[in-house]
Amino acid sequence: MKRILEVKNLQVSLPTPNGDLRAVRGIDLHVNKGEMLCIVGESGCGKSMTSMALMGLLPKRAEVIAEAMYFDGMDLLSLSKKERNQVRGMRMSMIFQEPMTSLNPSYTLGNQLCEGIIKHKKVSKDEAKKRAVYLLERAGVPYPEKRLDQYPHQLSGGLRQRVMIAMALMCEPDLIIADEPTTALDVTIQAQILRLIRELQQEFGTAVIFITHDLGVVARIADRVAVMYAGQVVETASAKDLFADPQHPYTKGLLNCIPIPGKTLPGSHLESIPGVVPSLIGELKGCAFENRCSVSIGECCYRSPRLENHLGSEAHQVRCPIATASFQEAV
Ligand SMILES: Nc1ncnc2c1ncn2[C@@H]1O[C@H](COP(=O)(O)OP(=O)(O)OP(=O)(O)O)[C@@H](O)[C@H]1O
Repeated sequence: MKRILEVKNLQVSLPTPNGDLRAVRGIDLHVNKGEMLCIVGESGCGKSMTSMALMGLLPKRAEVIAEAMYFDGMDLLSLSKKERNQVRGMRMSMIFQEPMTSLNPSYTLGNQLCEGIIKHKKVSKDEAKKRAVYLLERAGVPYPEKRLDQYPHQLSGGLRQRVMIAMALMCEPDLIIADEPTTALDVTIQAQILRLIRELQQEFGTAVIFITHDLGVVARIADRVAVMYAGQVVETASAKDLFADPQHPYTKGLLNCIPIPGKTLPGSHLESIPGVVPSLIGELKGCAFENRCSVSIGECCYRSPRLENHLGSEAHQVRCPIATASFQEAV
């Protein structure tokens, strides 16, 4: 399958008064054309920093290093600022958690929807409006033509997120990064927006990196999953394999935190993972999950595990030698 994005050893650090905060610590990721990759992990594990680095949207004080960052064969690291802006405007787009932070309250929705496509694709105002109306309709916004003259505050949160989805699709991007796009919405609207993103992703063949802390969401929409912990990917697999055969103790812990239809009895308590994510300032010695892990052994304190193929398959990788070893013993 052709890859739209390929990232090797991505690292992001930010200076803080207490030292450098190493938010992303050597991530390898790829996204195939048209697929939905979910990045999942607890708050603070570096999901947003990863997405902002991929979009080239981190503040100047952040240091971003990578061995490779290819987008459709193009080396993003070697692009000028102008070229990077063009790629971001035309071929990659982003949907944020809270649409009000990315919509400008003083411009009409029509202006904001059409601005990018007029600038980057040089289409006429009328064509841009036509596409905006079409996409608003596809995104389930009622009275799409009327919306063009409205301002963001005139819409509900759910409708604003639908507008953001339409906006993300305006330039027919190859990749959309959606960072917790449903977290700020109530549960019924969340389900509708998830379904919408999945439908449009499949209809338009757009690759999506969907960032979430919720494995329940992952189960509904992902083709592949990367589980992040403390700035690293600890397990990556197809959604089917990850749910059927999770390997990393952290993934297993996350799975125990969600109700599974048919397995979780009504009234029973869901588990939680004890402890907290370690501080990301400076070096982390050994396995970052060691202090919360129920299967750790002495050497986990000082040996940093690598992401290894599970059962020889590149499609399922795990950063835990114990998980792999215990499996080998079992067979
Ligand atoms: N502007 C900033 N300055 C300093 N540290 C930051 C900044 N933004 C995030 N961080 C820190 O970087 C680390 C990674 O944060 P990030 O937002 O990427 O995590 P996340 O997994 O997306 O969490 P969440 O789900 O809560 O958004 C955290 O320790 C966070 O406190």
